[in-house]
Amino acid sequence: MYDVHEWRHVFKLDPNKEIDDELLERVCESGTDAVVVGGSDGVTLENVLDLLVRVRRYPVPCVLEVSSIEMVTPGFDLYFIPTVLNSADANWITGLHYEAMKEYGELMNPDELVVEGYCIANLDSKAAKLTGVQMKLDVDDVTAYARMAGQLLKLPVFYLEYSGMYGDIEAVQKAANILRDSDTTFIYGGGIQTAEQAKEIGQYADVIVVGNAIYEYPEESLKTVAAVK
Ligand SMILES: CC(C)=CCC/C(C)=C/CC/C(C)=C/CC/C(C)=C/CC/C(C)=C/CC/C(C)=C/CC/C(C)=C/COP(=O)(O)OP(=O)(O)O
Ligand SMILES: O=P(O)(O)OC[C@@H](O)CO
Ligand SMILES: [Mg+2]
Repeated sequence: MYDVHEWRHVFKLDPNKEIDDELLERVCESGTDAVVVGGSDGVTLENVLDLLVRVRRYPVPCVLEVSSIEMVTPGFDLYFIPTVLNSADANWITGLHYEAMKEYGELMNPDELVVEGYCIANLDSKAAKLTGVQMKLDVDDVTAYARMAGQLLKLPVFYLEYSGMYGDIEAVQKAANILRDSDTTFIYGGGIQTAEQAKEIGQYADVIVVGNAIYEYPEESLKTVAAVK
């Protein structure tokens, strides 16, 4: 199933982290809707290819979330292209994308690309530091970015990113209300470690992302799939 609008759950694997074959098999066969390969630092073509080849043993859709042009390789089912709506640095909104278009645009298959309007809400995350996100967001700010993604830019995905931290449930709820009648899929990621947390966020977000918990709490993290399906 390659339509993100139909998904409820994804695991995000970090190419810069080790995962053994046994856990990788359990992740890929967990019933999750997709495995996303992505990270904000230490991502190389080599460690991306290593994960791609290993995930490809299983039928689960495999997606590359592009955070640098050097990591892009053919072979994934889909390519997620973040644009950080609340970055203070235009490079992370359209700058790097422009360079990629100029350099590699002719190689692109638009059907494989999904633009994600990111709103980074954890200022301490690596993603915030990398992309120059410095402003603390309140619920109204998150709501405004959700509206921008869903009603103004009409992006396929709004990604509320709390990477490393469990988010503000009121902000999640309000963003979901904004996006309910739009064609924009609401993806939430950040700090989900248990089935209960997955269930709570999953009441509002269309898709939940479980990242670090795979490495830190593998048994609990695998239970997040059933919690939202
Ligand atoms: C198939 C093929 C050969 C295609 C060729 C065509 C092609 C090159 C297509 C791509 C076109 C394109 C537009 C590319 C975009 C280029 C680019 C670099 C865009 C910038 C993307 C961006 C804004 C990245 C910002 C960083 C970000 C938001 C990353 C994602 C978030 C993330 C992974 C957070 C988690 O980080 P993590 O490392 O896990 O953090 P912790 O350690 O704290 O957990
Ligand atoms: O690693 P966690 O905190 O689960 O966050 C998942 C994902 O949103 C990171 O991009
Ligand atoms: Mg991570």
